[in-house]
Parts: sequence; structure tokens; C-alpha cells
Amino acid sequence: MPTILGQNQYGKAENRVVRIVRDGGTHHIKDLNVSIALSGDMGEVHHSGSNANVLPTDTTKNTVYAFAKEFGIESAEQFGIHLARHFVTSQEAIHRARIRIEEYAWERIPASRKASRSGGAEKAGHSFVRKGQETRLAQITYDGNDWQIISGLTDLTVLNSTNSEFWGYLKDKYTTLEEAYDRILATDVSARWRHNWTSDAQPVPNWEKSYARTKRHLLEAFAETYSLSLQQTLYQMGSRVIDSRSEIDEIRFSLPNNHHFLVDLEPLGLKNDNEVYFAADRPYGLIEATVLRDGAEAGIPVDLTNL
Ligand SMILES: O=c1[nH]c(=O)c2[nH]c(=O)[nH]c2[nH]1
Repeated sequence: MPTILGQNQYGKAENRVVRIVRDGGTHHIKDLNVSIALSGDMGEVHHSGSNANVLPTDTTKNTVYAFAKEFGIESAEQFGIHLARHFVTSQEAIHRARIRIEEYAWERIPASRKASRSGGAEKAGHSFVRKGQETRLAQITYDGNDWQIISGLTDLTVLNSTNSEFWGYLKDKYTTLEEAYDRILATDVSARWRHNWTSDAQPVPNWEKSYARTKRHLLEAFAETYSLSLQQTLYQMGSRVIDSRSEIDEIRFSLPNNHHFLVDLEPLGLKNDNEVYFAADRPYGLIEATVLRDGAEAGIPVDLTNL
């Protein structure tokens, strides 16, 4: 039976790179997990085993570490752009590069009161604690002409202890859910947003600032929305980002509804006045949607689990 080779890509996945910049006693840290996927003229390696067009995955790994040294890591997006441009422009056989990056944030450990009283700095220059918040994400794709930059985050866990209701929904014979007029709303935000920077001819956004502001808008919209459903909160978060960040045309969310159920304390002779909850880990409602700038076309895949 004749067969044909379909979509294929290769590269080194999950290159963990930590880059320290030493500015005297004050050090700066960037901590990334970088995955490379290259494609192009790769028919022969699959058909005959000729490696003539194959840049070894080992080389792609070395390039990550060499670029961290040579160019530094200004932002995940900028680092990915350097890598993608390099692979596509330096090897004729490579036509497309996709770089996926996870970034783990660190913050400085505050100095003890004793240390700062005795003349030391308020914060240590070289001691960090990993931030317990979200993981930052970036995916950079380049085909030699056009760029697609998708930034995002995952596991940004947030909770509103009031200002959330859920009622007025469809009811059938299987519905047992009680209407809620004051419930906990909690989710682990997973979001991806697409930048409208697609060409080297456009001015390059400030990726660090763009990320920080976008995260702030997401948090502020979550906190400030009086929610009648998680769907409504999602749309408010998305439109806040699109309205406030001109460099972003599309944002997609995957929001688990982390249910908090009031515990029945009556058998224990106690009253539960919206105070004690069971935090269920599963099953969870899963609310997913894209918010687009009017006129923009959707480019972020529907399923974020692998992005
Ligand atoms: O915000 C919510 N949206 C729903 O669609 C839903 N469904 C449900 O059982 N609880 C909730 N909460």
C-alpha cells in the first residue's frame, strides 16, 4: 500500500535554561523551559534515512544555551524570536520553527529585620524564592516571512469570596443544583493571547511590559466583576485585555470552575453561615472561550492543553 508522509516536526523538547546576570551584588535570574520544533525538507530522513537535511536535536539544545550566553534572555518572546529566526535563516532545509517557552518566575527573598538594621539591603541580591503564582508561556512561530507570537499563562489561581451568583439556569428532571446568590468563585486561569506583531517591519512590542500589564488587567477584571456566571467573568476579563492592550487582537481562556460547596454542619449541631466550604478538586465545570478584537480572525487553537 502506498503511503505518504504527513505533517512532521522535530527538535529538542524541554531545554531547561537558567540565565543569571550579575550586576555587582545584585543578580537577576531568568528560568525557562524551551521546546524547539522544526520542519522543512524532511522527506528524505523519513523515507531513506538520509540525515543530510537534519540539524541534530542536540545542536538545537546547544543553541538554546549558547544564545542564553550570547544574547541573554530579555523576555521569553524575544529569546524565542532569536531562536526561530536563527533556525529558519541559517539552514536552507528548515522552513518553519516553532519555539514554546514556559517561564518560572523568581522573587527576591526579603532580608531579615536584623540584617537590614545592621546596614544590609532590604532584599537579598542573590537569594530567590520561586513565585508560587502562574507559569508564563510563549509560543513563537516563524516561516521566514510571518511571525505569530502567542503569549499566555497557566495556573494563575484566583478566588472571589463574594460578588458571585449563579441562578436562572435551565432546569430539567436531573437538575439538583440550588440557585446561589452569594457563592465563592474560584478558578485557575489558563489564557493565551495573540499579538498583532507579525512582521519585522512593525515596531517590536515591549514583551515584558505587555505581559505584566495583561496579567494585571486579567486580575483586576476578575476582582472587579460582579459575576452572574464564570462565563460572564471570562468575557469581562477578555474584553478588558482587548480594550486596554492595542498589541493584542485575541485572547482564549480555559477556566475550571473550582467548586466550593458549603458543608452541612447541622448534624454536628453547628450553623454554617457561608463560612465553611468543601473545596472539591473534581469534577469541575470547564468554561472556555475566545474574545476577539472586532474584525480580527481567530488564530489560537481551541484546545489549549498542548499550547
Ligand atoms: O458560573 C457557572 N457557570 C455554569 O455554567 C455553571 N454550571 C454549574 O453547575 N455551575 C455553574 N457556574
